[in-house]
Amino acid sequence: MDTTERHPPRIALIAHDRKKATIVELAREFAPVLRQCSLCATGTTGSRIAAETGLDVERMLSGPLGGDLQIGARLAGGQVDMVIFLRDPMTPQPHEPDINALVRACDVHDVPCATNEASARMLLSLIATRHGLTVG
Ligand SMILES: O=C(CO)COP(=O)(O)O
Repeated sequence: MDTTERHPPRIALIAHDRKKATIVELAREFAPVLRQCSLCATGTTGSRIAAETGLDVERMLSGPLGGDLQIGARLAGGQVDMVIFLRDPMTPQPHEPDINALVRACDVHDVPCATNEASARMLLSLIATRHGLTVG
């Protein structure tokens, strides 16, 4: 994870529909941390986070239209340090190959990828600690 001083942590935020309320809640809770990060997101996730928390989020295409792939390409180019991807394990997604490609890219490039709320909390707490911030 490249969170050295050269640039703020670059975090991608993604959530499937049934996990969007959770990612918005996480973003709200960790807003003091995330405000110091460079954020990008798939389209609908980014819109919701920006609208409901006021965080500045760069929005890609919506996931089913290629947003996961755009984030994956950026990650493969070394421009994403961490991925929070709250997947819905109970609902088939039309763009499953894109989702697998993004998670695989995280493994190929050894980029931390939290795919559930508990692991997302751990990663965000780690970032908070590194920046000397308290959350809550
Ligand atoms: O489908 C997604 C990730 O696979 C998320 O896309 P949206 O944020 O555009 O809903």
